[in-house]
Amino acid sequence: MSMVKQLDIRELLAQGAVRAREEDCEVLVSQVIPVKPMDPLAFFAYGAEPYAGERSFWADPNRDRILAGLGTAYRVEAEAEDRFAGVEARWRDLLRKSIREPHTHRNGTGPLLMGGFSFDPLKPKSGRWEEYADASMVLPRFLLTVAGEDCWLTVNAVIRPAEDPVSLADRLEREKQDLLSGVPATFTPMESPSFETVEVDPEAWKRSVAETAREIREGVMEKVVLARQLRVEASGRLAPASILKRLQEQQTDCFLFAVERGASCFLGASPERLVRRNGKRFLSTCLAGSIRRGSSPEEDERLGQELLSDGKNRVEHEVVVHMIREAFRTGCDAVEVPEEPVLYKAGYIQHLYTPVTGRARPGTTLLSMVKRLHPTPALGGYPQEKSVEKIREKERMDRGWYAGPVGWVDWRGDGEFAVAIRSALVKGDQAFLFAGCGIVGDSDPDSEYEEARIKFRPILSAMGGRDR
Ligand SMILES: C=C(O[C@@H]1C=C(C(=O)O)C=C[C@H]1O)C(=O)O
Ligand SMILES: [Mg+2]
Repeated sequence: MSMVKQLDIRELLAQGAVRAREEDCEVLVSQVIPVKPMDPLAFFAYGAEPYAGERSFWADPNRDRILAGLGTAYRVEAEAEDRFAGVEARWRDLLRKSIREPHTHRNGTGPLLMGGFSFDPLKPKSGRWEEYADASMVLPRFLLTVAGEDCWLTVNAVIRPAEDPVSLADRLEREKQDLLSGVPATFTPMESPSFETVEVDPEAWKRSVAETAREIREGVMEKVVLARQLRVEASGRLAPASILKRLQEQQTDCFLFAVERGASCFLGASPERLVRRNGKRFLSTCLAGSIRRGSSPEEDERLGQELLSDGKNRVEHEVVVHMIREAFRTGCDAVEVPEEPVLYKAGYIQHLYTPVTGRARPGTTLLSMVKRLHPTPALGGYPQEKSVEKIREKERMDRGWYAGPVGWVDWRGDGEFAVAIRSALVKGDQAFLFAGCGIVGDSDPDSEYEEARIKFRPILSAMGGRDR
């Protein structure tokens, strides 16, 4: 890693080009500059045409850090089963030959990959998800990082041995100036088109819930999460930035994410963290067990208490805590888990919530923890392999990236992945929505159906749908 001070992108690219030629390799060049306050959604929306199909968005639940990526400086994809280690190895390899300016900078700035992973690489891929590889992470050409009042723009390029650094620098300068002067101060969402929802055979889904609950009572496994889908047919184009804007306003305690590939955009507002790494500290959250929100504070409180003391929901939750605790123990020391869950309240639904923390052992990386954890029994089931096989066999659809890990990892190895639930795959005037429920021995098909209906509400409402 070269130590360079106060150089502009031209000089950095010139250095990169020399090194690329000398060592006959690709060299990552990355520069972080402080910029005036910018609205990350305005930035994302502005990129709709110049960076069509190459946009990424991320916000954590506190909105402490918001990332918006445009364009692609480098893409890491993998289809195989060792996709987590594969991405990690290629990322580390690229970072080894890099020139960064400034050399040290704030978390969430500088070179970082944004993207995610499919739920199950062994499920045959349907056409709908063809633009989403089983692992696909992008180093954005331009990354806007917003942390409170502070804003930075990272410009990334990967220069190849034969590449001319001067014309690349000219292009990057031009694009950068265009973004800095062209992105409006705020983003105004487009009016949502009207739409119809189409459901695929609800009775068949309920039957598979009943059948699965019976198998669980017979001891075949402990828990399986079964998902169903809803198709949205709109009267006009569904605009990802406008949907994100409404999710941002309406789903205040959730992660926001968007991953655009080609003509599709996969986006959502997930309440569920898979894992976060900050230095040596790892954090995961167990989120499973659900009940609706009340229409008055009293009713809401009563429902919350009912959830906390409900046997079926406690079983659903405990299976998740057990698995995440064990996964943490294989990669971390000082693993801490509270004895009892608390309530996590989102817009339309409340869940049982237990945080799990630990300290990294040497060699435990963020993606190695993603690999250990995914899928947790909050999305898959328990035991892991058996439940994923059941899902493969019983769900008559391809989950694609639904319920997969989505997030970012930076040059230090810090980052965060959420579980891509409460999400939709948006394609022009169509969207595909997914929602799943943790099935245990006591599950009742009608109540699970109702629970999934509530889980569709945030994303439907952000699309401008009538409140269902
Ligand atoms: C699978 C989903 O949600 C998961 C299932 C839950 C449950 O069954 O109680 C609760 C939270 C999530 O872990 C989804 O929203 O699609
Ligand atoms: Mg449930």
